[in-house]
Amino acid sequence: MLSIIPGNKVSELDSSYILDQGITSWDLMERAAISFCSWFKGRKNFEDKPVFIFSGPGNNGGDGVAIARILAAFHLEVNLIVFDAIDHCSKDFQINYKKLPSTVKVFKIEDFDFRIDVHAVIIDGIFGVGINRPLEGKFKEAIDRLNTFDCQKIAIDIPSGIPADGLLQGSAFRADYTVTFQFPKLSLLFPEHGEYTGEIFVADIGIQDNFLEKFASGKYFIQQRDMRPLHKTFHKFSHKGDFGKVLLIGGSKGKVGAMVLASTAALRTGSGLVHGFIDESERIILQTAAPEVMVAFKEELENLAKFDAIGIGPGWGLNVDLKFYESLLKNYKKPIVIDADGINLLASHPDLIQNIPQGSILTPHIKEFERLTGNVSNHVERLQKAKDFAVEYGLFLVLKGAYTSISCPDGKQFFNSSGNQYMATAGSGDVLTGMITSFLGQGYTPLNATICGVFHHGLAGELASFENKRGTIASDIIKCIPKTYLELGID
Ligand SMILES: NC(=O)C1=CN([C@@H]2O[C@H](COP(=O)(O)OP(=O)(O)OC[C@H]3O[C@@H](n4cnc5c(N)ncnc54)[C@H](OP(=O)(O)O)[C@@H]3O)[C@@H](O)[C@H]2O)[C@@H](O)CC1
Ligand SMILES: [K+]
Repeated sequence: MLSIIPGNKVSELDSSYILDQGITSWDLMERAAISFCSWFKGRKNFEDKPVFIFSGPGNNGGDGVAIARILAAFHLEVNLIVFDAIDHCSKDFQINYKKLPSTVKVFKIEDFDFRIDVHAVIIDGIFGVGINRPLEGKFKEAIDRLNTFDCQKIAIDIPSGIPADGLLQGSAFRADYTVTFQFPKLSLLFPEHGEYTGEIFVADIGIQDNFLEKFASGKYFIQQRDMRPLHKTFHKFSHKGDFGKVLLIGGSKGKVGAMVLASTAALRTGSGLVHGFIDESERIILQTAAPEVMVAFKEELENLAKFDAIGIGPGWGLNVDLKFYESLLKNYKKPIVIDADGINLLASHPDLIQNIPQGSILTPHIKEFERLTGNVSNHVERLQKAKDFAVEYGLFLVLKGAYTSISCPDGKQFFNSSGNQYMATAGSGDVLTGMITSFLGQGYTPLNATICGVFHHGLAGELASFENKRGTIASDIIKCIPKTYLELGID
C-alpha cells in the first residue's frame, strides 16, 4: 500500500532513491515533469490553451521549468514567470532553465503584467514541500492575485503556501487540481485545505512502495489497486454459511429505516444471512422493506457466538437498556462494529468503553467522534486524538468524511481515496456499518474488513452519484455495491 511520507523526509527519500537507482536528482525531476505533463495531456479541458507557469526558487519551481519545456514541445503557448535571480535558484532549476527552448516566454515577476486570459491555464510551481514559513511579500501578492482569476488552475505537488503535514497559515494558491508526486502529502487530506487542493491526482514517478515504506511514518493511502489482494475468494461449493451470518442491532421506533439500509447493505456486500434485532413495534416494517433479512428475537441473542459478526447502532436511539448493551459487549468475544447511537451511548457512558471486545470497529462521523473524545480545533489534533484512542483501547476508529481515516490499535493510519461529496446524505453511514459488518462476517480480519468496507462504500457512492449527483440517496449507494465488485474485477 502507498505510504504517505512526511514532508521533512522527502529530501532524504529523494537522495536515498537516486543513490539506490544510480540516477541524478535532475532525472527524478524529469520523471516528475513527464508524469505531470502526461496527466495534463490526458485532460481534454486543457487542450491548446495558453499556459502560465509560476516558478519559485526551489525544486517545485524546477519542476515548473521542466514542465514549461515539455509543454512547449507539444506546441502549446507557454509563459514562465520566475521570482528570483536564476543563479539563486536550486541546482536542478538552473539546469532546466538552460534547457528552455526560445519559444517559452520568460518574465520576472516584477515585470509581469498579469494579463491572463480566462481560457488560459495557470500552473503553480511556486513552493512545494519545502515551504517553511507563511507566504509574504512578492509570493503572497502574486498568489493572492492569481486566486482572483477565473481560469483553470493546477498546483504542482501541493498548492503553494500549504505545509506538507501541517495547517495553512495565511494565503495559499487555490487550485482546481493538484497533481502530487508519488504519494499524497498528508495535509492535502485535511478538510481545512479542501478549498485549496481541488481534485487530487497522484502522479507516479517510479518510486516503488517498498522503497517509500522505509521513510514512512505509519500513514497509508488506500487505492483501488490495493483491493484485490485484500479480498477472500469463494468457490462454487461455498454455501451461505461461508459468507457469514451477521446480526445488526438498532432500529428504535421511527428509526427502522437505518436498519433497513444497514441490513440490505450487508446482504449486497455478500453476507449469507442477515438478522436484525429491532424494536418489536417495527418488525413488520423491516420484514416488508427487506424480506431477505431475518428478524431476531431476544431469546436468540442468548447465544451470540452463533453470529459471525455483529453491528450495533443504526437508528438505535438513546433510550437503550444499558445493561443489555453492556452484556452484549461483554459476552460477544469477537470484534463488533459500533456506529451512530452505539457511539453516542459510549460517549455518555464512557465506563462502557472498557467492555468493547479488542479489535472492534467504531465508525463515528466528526460530531460523534468529538462527543466521544472531546472537542478539537483542527484536523491535525483530530487525527492525533483518533490515533491515541485507537491505541489506548485496542480498537479501530473510522473517522468518516472526505478521505475517511482508519486509526488502528498499532498506531497506523489509513486514508481512503474513494467517495465524493454526494455521499453526505442521510443513511450513508448506516450503509457503511452494514458493509463493514458483512466483511467481518465473511471472515475478513478487522483491518481488512474496515479497509474493504470504506473503499467499496466510497466506490459505490461514486458509481451512484455518476447519474444522480446531488440527488444521490443511501439506497442508490446500496444498489451500486454489486457494481463495485465488477469494477474491481472481484468475483
Ligand atoms: N523527492 C521527491 O519526491 C521529488 C520532489 N520534487 C519537487 O521538489 C519539491 C520540493 O523542493 P524543495 O525542497 O526545493 O522545496 P520548495 O518547496 O521548492 O521550496 C524551497 C525553497 O523555498 C524557500 N522558501 C520556503 N518557504 C518560503 C517562503 N514562505 N517564502 C519564501 N521562500 C521560501 C526555501 O529557501 P529558504 O528561504 O528557506 O532558504 C527554498 O529555496 C517538491 O514539492 C516537488 O515539487 C520533484 O522535483 C522530484 C521528486
Ligand atoms: K506548488
